[in-house]
Amino acid sequence: MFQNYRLIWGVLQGVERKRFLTLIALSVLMAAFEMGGVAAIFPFLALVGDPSLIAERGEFARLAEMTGIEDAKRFTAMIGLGVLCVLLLGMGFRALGSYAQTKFAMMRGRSIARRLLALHLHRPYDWHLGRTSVDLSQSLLSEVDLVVQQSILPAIMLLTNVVVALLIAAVLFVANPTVAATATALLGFVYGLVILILRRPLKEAGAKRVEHNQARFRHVSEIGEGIKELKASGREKEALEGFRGPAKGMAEAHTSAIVLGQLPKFALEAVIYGGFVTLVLTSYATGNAALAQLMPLFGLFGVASLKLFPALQQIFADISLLRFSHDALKRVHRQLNDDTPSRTHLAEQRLRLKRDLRAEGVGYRFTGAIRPAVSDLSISIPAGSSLGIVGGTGAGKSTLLDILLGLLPTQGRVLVDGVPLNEGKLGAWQQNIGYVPQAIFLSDDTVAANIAFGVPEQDIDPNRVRRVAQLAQIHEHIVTNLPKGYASQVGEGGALLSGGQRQRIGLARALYHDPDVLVLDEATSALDGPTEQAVMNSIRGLSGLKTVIMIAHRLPTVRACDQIIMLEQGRIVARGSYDELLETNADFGKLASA
Ligand SMILES: Nc1ncnc2c1ncn2[C@@H]1O[C@H](COP(=O)(O)OP(=O)(O)OP(=O)(O)O)[C@@H](O)[C@H]1O
Repeated sequence: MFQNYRLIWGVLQGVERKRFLTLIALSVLMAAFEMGGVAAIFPFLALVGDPSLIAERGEFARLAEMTGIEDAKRFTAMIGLGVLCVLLLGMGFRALGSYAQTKFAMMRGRSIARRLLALHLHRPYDWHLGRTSVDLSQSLLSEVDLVVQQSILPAIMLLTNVVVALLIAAVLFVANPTVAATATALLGFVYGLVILILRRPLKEAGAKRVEHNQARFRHVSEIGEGIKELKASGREKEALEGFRGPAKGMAEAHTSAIVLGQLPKFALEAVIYGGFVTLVLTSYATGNAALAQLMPLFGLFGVASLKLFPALQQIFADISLLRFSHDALKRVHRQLNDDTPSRTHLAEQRLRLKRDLRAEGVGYRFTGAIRPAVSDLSISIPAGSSLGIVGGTGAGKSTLLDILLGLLPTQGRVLVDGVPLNEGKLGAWQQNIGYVPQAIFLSDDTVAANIAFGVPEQDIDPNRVRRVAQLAQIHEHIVTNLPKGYASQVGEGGALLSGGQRQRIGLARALYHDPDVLVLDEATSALDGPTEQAVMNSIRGLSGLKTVIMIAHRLPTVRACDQIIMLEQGRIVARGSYDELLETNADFGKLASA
C-alpha cells in the first residue's frame, strides 16, 4: 500500500505534488472538525443527564455568567445548539474538502491522459515500430480512469479517514480509557485479520483485471481493423466468442473486488454493536453505575461509532481499492516514467530546401534483424528535382525514405543544403515535407477538413483546399459526385470513398501546407492507369517547384523522374534516368518489360 503512495507520487508532477500535499493537510483539518463535533457531544449529554453541573463545573458556570443564561433548560438548549453548529460546520467543511479532493483526483485523469498522449506522440518513430495502438488506448481510456478513481482518490480519502478514526479514538480514550482500549484492541484485531486474509485475493483480482482489459481492447481493435475479412469469411460468431472470455474475466475481477471490499463491513458491525450491548449489559448487571450516569458515555460512544464506523469502513474500502488498482497504477507509472527520449520541441519555422538534399553513407538495421535494411548508401537530390526509388520487395526502399524523412536514426549523415540534420532540426525539416503513404488515414470529418488535416476548422483556407484538390485530380469528383461538395462527410475511415479517391485526398493533404519536399511511398499504386497518369502529370507540373521523392513498384510511375535509383538488399545497384537505366541495366529492363 505504501508502494501505491510512492507510485502516485511518481505519477504526479511539480505543482500537482504540492496540491496533493495541501489536500492531505486539508484532510487533517477536516478530521479535526469531525472530532470537534464528537467531543462536543460529551459535555452536552452530561448536562442533559445532570443539570446541576451548570453550577458545579467551572466552564459551564463561566459560560452561564458570560451569556447571562442561568435557567438550566435554556442553558442546555444553548449548548445543544452550539454542539449542532459545530457538527454542521464540520459537515460543511468536510463536504467542501471532499469536493476539493474529488476535483483534484478527477482533474488528474485529464492531465495524466494528456501527458501519456504527449509522450506517445513525441517518442521517436523507431520506438513505435512493433508497438500497437491498443496499449495506448487501453491506458488512456481505461487504466487512467481506474488510477484516478481507485488509486488517487482513495489514497487521499484513506489518509482523511485514518486521521478521523485516530482522533475520534483519542476522544474515546479521554472519556473512558478502559472501554476505548478494549474496543480498539478488538477492532484492531478483527480489522487486521480481515485485511491480512483479503490482501492477496484483492491484488490478484487487480492483476487479472489489467490482463483481461488488455485482451478486451486488443480484441475490439482487431475486429475494427479486420471487419472486412471477418464479414467476408462469415466469422462474426468466432469474433463474438473471442470477446466473451476477457469480458467475463473483467466482470469477475470487478465482482471480486466489490464483494471482498464489503466483507469487513459485517465483521465490524458485529464487533461495534456487540461491544456496545455488552458494555450496557455489564454495567447494568454489575450495578456499577446508574444508567443516568452512563448516559453521556453511551451517547459519546453512539455518536463516535456513527462517525467511527463509516470511517473504519471507508478505510477498508480505500485499502481494497488501492490493492485492486495497484497493477493499473504500476502500468501508468511505468508508461509515464519510461525514459525513452522524447522530442517535445516542435519547430515553429520550417527548414527550407534550396540547394540539395544529400545522404552520405546512411544505414539502418532494425532491432533483431540479421542484416541492415539499408547500408552505406549515398545519394544527392538537387532541390526541385525528382527521385524515383525502385527495387524488389524488402530491398530497403521504405527504410531509405524513413531515413531521409528523419524518422529513423541513421549511420552516416543526411544533409539539407549541406547542413547535417540533427535532433534540433528534425521538427523544422519534417514541417517542410508533404508525405503521402500507401494507405491514407481519413478521419470521420468533411472532405475539406481531411484535406487540411489537423488545421482547426475556422482556419481552413477553402481556396487553398480547392487548389490542392485540383492538383491531386480529385476536385471534379468532389464537386460533382459528393452531396455537399467539400462539406460532405467522408464517413469513418473514408468509407464513402474508393481506394483511388482516398489516395488523391492524401495527395491533396500533402500539398495543402505547400511543402518544399513531396514524398510518395507507393502513393499511386491504388490508382487505375489513367488516374495514375493524371496524378503523375500533376506531380510533374510541380517540377522545378518541389523536390519529389517517390517509391514505386510500377516502373512507368517513375518514368519522368530526373533520377532513379534501384535498390537491392539495402544498397544502390543502379542509378540514372529511366532511359539510361533501360539501356545499361538488364534487371531494370526486365522489370520494365514485366
Ligand atoms: N519494423 C521492422 N522491423 C524489422 N524489420 C523490418 C521492419 N520493417 C522492415 N524491415 C525489414 O527491412 C528490410 C527492408 O524493408 P523495407 O520496408 O525498407 O523494404 P521495401 O523495399 O520498402 O519493401 P516493400 O516494397 O515490400 O515495401 C526488409 O528485409 C524488412 O523485412
